[in-house]
Amino acid sequence: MTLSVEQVSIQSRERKIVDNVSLSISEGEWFALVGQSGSGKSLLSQAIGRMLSANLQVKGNIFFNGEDLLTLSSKQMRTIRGRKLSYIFQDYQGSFTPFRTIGQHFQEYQKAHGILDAKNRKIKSIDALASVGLDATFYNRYPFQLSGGQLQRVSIAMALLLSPDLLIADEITTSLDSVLGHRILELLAKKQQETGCAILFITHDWRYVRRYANRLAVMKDGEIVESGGKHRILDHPKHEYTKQLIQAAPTIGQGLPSGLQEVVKV
Ligand SMILES: Nc1ncnc2c1ncn2[C@@H]1O[C@H](COP(=O)(O)OP(=O)(O)OP(=O)(O)O)[C@@H](O)[C@H]1O
Repeated sequence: MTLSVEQVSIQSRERKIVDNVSLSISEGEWFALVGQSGSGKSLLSQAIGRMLSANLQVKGNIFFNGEDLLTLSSKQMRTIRGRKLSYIFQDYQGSFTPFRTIGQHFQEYQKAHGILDAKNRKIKSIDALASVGLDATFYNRYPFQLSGGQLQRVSIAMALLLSPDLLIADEITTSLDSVLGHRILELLAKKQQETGCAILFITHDWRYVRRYANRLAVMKDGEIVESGGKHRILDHPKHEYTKQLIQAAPTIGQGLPSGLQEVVKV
C-alpha cells in the first residue's frame, strides 16, 4: 500500500470541513477523488503533504510507504515532498516564478533535493523536458513564453523528475481546453506506465474517471459517501448522490470513448 488515509478529519475553528475520511491507494494505481465543489477534496490532498494553512487542524493517520506523515517533523516532510510525494495543481501558472527560466526552475528543484552536480541537473532537466515532448530550447525560456499546455507539460516533467511514489494531481486540466486536457492526461497516463507511480487524481470530469481511474471515491460535505472500483461505481452506483452526479454528466450515458479521437469529439 502506498497511501492509507485513516479516519482523517480537518477542521477550522468554526467547523469540521473533512469528516472521518478513509481511503487507500496502492502502488501504481490511478485513484480518482470526485464530488461536490467545496466538499474538501483539495484540503484532503493538501493534508497528505502537510500543506494545510495554519488555521486548520488535522486528526487521524496518513500512512505513506508505512510512515505516518502526521507524526513526522517538518524537515522529514520536506525530504518526502517533491521526492516521494509530488503535486501538480490546477493553477500551474502560479507554480512558476515569472522571471526564472524553465531551466532555473528545474535546477532549483533538484538542488533543493540534494542533487549537487549542476551539469547533471541540466542533463536530467533536458531529458525530462524531452520526455514530455518539449525540446531543449524550452530550458532557456521563461514561463510566459510557453502556452498553458506546454507549462502543464513542464509541471508534469518536474513533478515526476525524482520518481515519486505518489503524484497528487488536483484538477490539472481545468484551465485547459478539452482537447489539450485529454492530451495532458494521455501524457500523464503514459508517464505513469513508465514510472509506476500512483496517482491521486482530483477531478470534476467523469470522462476522465471513466478513462483513466482504477478506483474512485465520491465526496460530499466533507465525507466519502461511496468508494470502490471504477466499473462498479460507474455502472452500479449505490449512493443517491453518486447517481445524481453520474446522471448529470451527459457523456457518461453515451458510453465513454475508448480512444482519444472519440474522446476529443465530446
Ligand atoms: N484555510 C481555510 N480555512 C477555512 N476554510 C477553508 C480553508 N481552505 C478552504 N476552506 C473551505 O473548506 C471547504 C473545502 O474546500 P476544498 O478546496 O477542499 O474543496 P474542493 O472539494 O476541493 O472544492 P473544488 O472542487 O471547488 O475545488 C470549502 O468550503 C472552503 O471554502
